[in-house]
Order: sequence, then C-alpha cells, then structure tokens
Amino acid sequence: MAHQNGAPTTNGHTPPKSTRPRRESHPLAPPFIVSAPGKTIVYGEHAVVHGKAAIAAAISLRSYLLCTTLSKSKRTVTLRFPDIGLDHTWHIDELPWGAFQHPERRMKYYDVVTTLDEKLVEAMGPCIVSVSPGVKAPERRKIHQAAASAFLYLFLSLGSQNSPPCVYALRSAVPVGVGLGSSASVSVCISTALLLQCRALSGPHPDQMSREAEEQLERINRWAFVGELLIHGNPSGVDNTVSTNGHAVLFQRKDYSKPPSVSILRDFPELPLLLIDTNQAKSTAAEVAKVGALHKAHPGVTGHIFAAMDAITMSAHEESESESESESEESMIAHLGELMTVNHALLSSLGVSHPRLERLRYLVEEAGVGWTKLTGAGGGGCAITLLKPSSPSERSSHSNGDVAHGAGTSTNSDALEKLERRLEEEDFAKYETTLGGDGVGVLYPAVIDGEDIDQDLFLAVEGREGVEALMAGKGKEGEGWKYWRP
Ligand SMILES: Nc1ncnc2c1ncn2[C@@H]1O[C@H](COP(=O)(O)OP(=O)(O)O)[C@@H](O)[C@H]1O
Ligand SMILES: C[C@@](O)(CCOP(=O)(O)O)CC(=O)O
Repeated sequence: MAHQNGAPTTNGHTPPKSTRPRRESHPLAPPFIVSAPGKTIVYGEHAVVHGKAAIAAAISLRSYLLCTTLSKSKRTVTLRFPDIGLDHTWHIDELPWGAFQHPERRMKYYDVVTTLDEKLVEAMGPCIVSVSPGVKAPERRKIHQAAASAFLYLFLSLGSQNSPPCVYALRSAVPVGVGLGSSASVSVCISTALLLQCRALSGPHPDQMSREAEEQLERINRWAFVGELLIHGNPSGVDNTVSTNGHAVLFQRKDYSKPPSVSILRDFPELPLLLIDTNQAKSTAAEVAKVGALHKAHPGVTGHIFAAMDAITMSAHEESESESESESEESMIAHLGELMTVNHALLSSLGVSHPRLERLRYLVEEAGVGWTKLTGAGGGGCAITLLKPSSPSERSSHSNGDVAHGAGTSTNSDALEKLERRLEEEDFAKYETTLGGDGVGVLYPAVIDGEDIDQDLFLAVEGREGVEALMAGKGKEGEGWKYWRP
C-alpha cells in the first residue's frame, strides 16, 4: 500500500465517501508513543493457568506503539506492525459498529471483561479474514490475525464511529513468540493507547496520588487481558499484569470470573540471569492447550504437579523476601536455583520441554555455572539460567570477573565464556536484559531530544537495538517518558 503518514487506502480499495455529517474541526492530537515491557516467568508457568501462583518479572526489552492521528476526513485506521510484516487498513465506517454498540453487548471502558463475546468475535470475522490476503503460510497468517484481532476487538469495544482516524505503528525489542511476553507487551500498548484516546485514563503525571495511579494501571491491565484472550485463547493474565505494572509480581487467579490476586514485588532481588533463546519456534496457545488436554485426561496426576509448582513458587517467594541476617546471598541463590531445576523437571513432565531446551540444560550443567529452566510456554522459546556465585578464590583471581547481572556475585568467568562460545556454535542466542523496572509508559507528545518522532523515523530504525537506541534518546536516559507509579 502506498501511503506515508497520509490517507491510507483500505487495502487497495478506494473507501466509500462518508455519508456522515461533517463535524466541527478540532486541532489534531499530536503523535504519542506508549511502551510496555516484556517479561520472564521465574516460577510457575502453566500451573498459573490452572489457578496456582507464579512469579514473573519485567525485563528491560520493551514494545513501542506510535499513534499518529489523521485528520477527520480520512476515516481510516491502520496497523503498521513491521516486526511481523503486517500492514493493514480498515475503513472506520465499514467496521461492525452495529454489533459492538448493540445495547445488550456494548461494553464500557470501566467494565471487567473476563471472557470474549463470541457474537462479537464472529461479527469482526470478515474484517480479520481480510487481513494479509497475500500471506499464504498459515502460521504467518495466524500471527497477523492474532495481532489484528487483539487490536480490533479493543478498538471496537472502547471506541465509536467517531474515534479518530489513526495510524498505529508498532516496533518491539521483545523477540516475537519466544516466551518473553511479546503478546502481552503489545496488548498493554494497545490497551493504553486506546484508553488514552477515549479519555478513560488520567495521567500519568509525577504527582499523581498512589490510589489513582493504581486505578489507571488496573484499567489498562483489564483491557490488555482482553487482548491476550484474543491472541492466546486461555491466558492466565500473569504476562499482561507484569507488563502493565513492571517490577516483579506474585500472581494467582483462582477464579477466572474475578480479578486475580497480585502482589507487586518491588524489592525482588536483581538475580544474575542469562536469558537464552533456543531459536526453536513455539506457540503459546498450542502449549497451553496441550497442558489443558493432559489435565483433562489425568486430572489427579496433573493436579499434584500443579500443586508442587505452587509450592515452588511460594518457597521462592519466602526466600526472596527473607530478611534473615544469617543467610548469605550465595545460599539464597542456591535455594532459588534448586527450585528452578525442580520447576523445569515438572514442566518437562507436562510435555512442554523440547530437545533444544534439554540440550541447553545439558550444556549449562556441563559448564557447572548455574541452574536452568524454560521460561514462558516452552515447546522451544527461551530458558533462564540463574548463575552460581563463584568461590572466593575464583572471585579474587578474576577481580574484574565478568558479572552477568546484578546481585554482586560473579560466576567463574572462564567457564561462562566457554559456555557462551559453545551456545553460539550451536545456534542459541543470548539476550542482554535486566529484571524489574517500570511498567507501561507514555511519551506525549512523541518528542525525544527535541526531535519529533514521526512514522518515517520510527519505522526506519534497524532492528531491536535500533528501536531501543531511538527510544532511549541521547540525553538523560528515558527523559520525557512518564509512568503511573503507585
Ligand atoms: N512486535 C510485534 N508486532 C506485532 N505483533 C506482535 C509482536 N510481538 C508479538 N505480537 C503478537 O503476539 C503473538 C505472539 O504471542 P505468543 O505466542 O504468546 O508469544 P510470546 O511468548 O512472545 O508472548 C504474535 O503471534 C503476534 O500476534
Ligand atoms: C504458559 C503461560 O503460563 C505463560 C506463557 O508465556 P509466553 O506467552 O510464552 O511468554 C500461559 C499464561 O500464563 O497465560
């Protein structure tokens, strides 16, 4: 489609002339950017879908959504998601407003939506089927349609036929579909942008009262969960919760018709972690469905496995909160590491490991540098390795020792370097990230270091590093970005 910043055509068709009366013109809202982090599940994935507790932490890799309002006369809404090769435009007047605005189905921005309305999903079906007609590979089409559905369901639920015509451009530093919560960070960005556009959020501003900031995050999180319902089918809600709130969370949803119980763990230790990608594609929806089917067939057995995972999460939580003076950091890390090993074995017993994940575990074990578990849905994707603290003699012989991240203890750097070389040879990838940090943020207007971030600039930067570099700016890191901080 040939369009830059201006009026898009709706996928090759010339949109029908609007029959709607002309409205008084208002100055256009300036372009703005919303961002939200990916995450790593430290303990309890899959069990969390079945009502057990999990601990997840935000990572420093983030998604960014640039929203560029067009003049009222354009009547189109466009998604430009180049990371997945999606570029699609709908004509606003052709969307199924009738179904979404029907008095029996109409949702309010403050509603708590915990399930999808099948009639509404059906009503937007034709608008989704028409996405990416040229893409033949079913897997790629699924990726496009999942992202388009998440956006459109929220756009139709929160907006109206008077919603501003807009181009939504998304770039992400979170690798897609490797278990690092890419879908959740995208859903949080979409939810926040649409809630801001329908004026359903206050702030963020630095002197916002804690309770009010909490309420805005809660609202964003609820609609991000709806986005996740469209992408995943059966999400627990832990990913969108940590992406919205940042830091780390202890999360449990016992009853899907009620809000989950969430504790924000602001002091979760900054663990020395390696984040390794098996480069083996996986589907969260498929892995979750696989565990669901196993649970249905063997509820007694899987029930015990989920209960054991719950015990692991709670033990890790107690350990990380412990203020015992007598316990060293080394023994805390060993405790948390052993729990990771057991957690992985239980996940493997549910059938969500993969030969590449097992190979990775073998290599880390052989190098003797730490404890490894898969993170996220499994079936491929990523693993986390908690690095062992080195002995005092190793530490003094490597006084500049390569510390992975945080916690102030260094793993034997020779062994680590050797392992990293081996991983590279075997086509594993490593992500540099830190744990914790802010949740959803807003840059309004989209100006960094005095420069307007327009679509051309935003879409032109190369790769995940290019996006991060553009968003951090050259000046004081993160300047201009605002966060809801309860
Ligand atoms: N950068 C992105 N741009 C557009 N859509 C994305 C992006 N990242 C993720 N998505 C959406 O999220 C889906 C991946 O979700 P999922 O399989 O749960 O992976 P993850 O483990 O990364 O959360 C994709 O199919 C796509 O629809
Ligand atoms: C397997 C699960 O526990 C985590 C999925 O994480 P991810 O989408 O693979 O990043 C599912 C969920 O909690 O919704």
